[in-house]
Amino acid sequence: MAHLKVENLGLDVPLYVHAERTTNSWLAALGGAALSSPKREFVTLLDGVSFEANEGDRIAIIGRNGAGKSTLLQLLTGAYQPTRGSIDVDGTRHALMNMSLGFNPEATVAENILLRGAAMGSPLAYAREMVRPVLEFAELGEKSNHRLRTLSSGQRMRLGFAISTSVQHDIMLLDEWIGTGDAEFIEKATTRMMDRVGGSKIVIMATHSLSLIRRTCNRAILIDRGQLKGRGSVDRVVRKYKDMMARHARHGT
Ligand SMILES: Nc1ncnc2c1ncn2[C@@H]1O[C@H](COP(=O)(O)OP(=O)(O)OP(=O)(O)O)[C@@H](O)[C@H]1O
Repeated sequence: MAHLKVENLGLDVPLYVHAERTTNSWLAALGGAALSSPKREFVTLLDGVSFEANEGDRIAIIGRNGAGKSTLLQLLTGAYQPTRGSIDVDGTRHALMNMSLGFNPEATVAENILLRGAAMGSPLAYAREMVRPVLEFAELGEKSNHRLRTLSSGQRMRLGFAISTSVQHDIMLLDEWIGTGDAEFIEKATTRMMDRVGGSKIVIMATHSLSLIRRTCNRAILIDRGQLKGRGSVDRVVRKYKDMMARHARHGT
């Protein structure tokens, strides 16, 4: 049974802040930028977040820009270690975020598929089997032996998407992903993504698309300034989010 439980999760990170420069001369400003040393402070990006996901759950993480949604997903993937609290996971998890990161520009397209396959934990024989279907999905068959750096940014995104979605996992963690490639590819990518969502036991997604959330999710959590502000049914949490946005608009915050 896939299961995920997050208790009292918190993350503080060091932040290097430069003193405000008071000079009006660009030369002095440049000198200041080169010579002044930044001060280290700690900022709390997330605090006291608790929730649970059971098999079948599709949970949306909702919140304004900078609320802490991606930070929470990064903690859930294990990319960041929490400062406080705990994450208990049963099941294999896979993150679909930053899909075009982690390529080696000097290696060929096919070699990059093998490298990413290995990085995703696939045995070499399985990674080899990934090459052809990934090339086909990304429509990059004729570029197989070209160096990755010769691909356009859209082609790189298509490749990243095709690799990242080539394996089905129990728990899928999804950050805002729409916008991969051109219109035709987006349609194909959406179909594959929905397949992956359907095949996952638990899905947790951060997105600003309320229509996607309504179509896909059964529950939601609301994050603001790194704190949990609501959780429950999609309708209830979306209403809370809209009320919060209206309040912020009224008070100009
Ligand atoms: N490594 C870091 N060091 C310092 N601050 C960070 C770091 N990573 C993120 N932040 C800050 O933490 C806050 C939350 O960022 P996060 O990316 O989680 O927001 P988000 O809810 O996903 O926003 P968006 O909807 O804009 O994608 C932001 O204010 C961001 O500037």
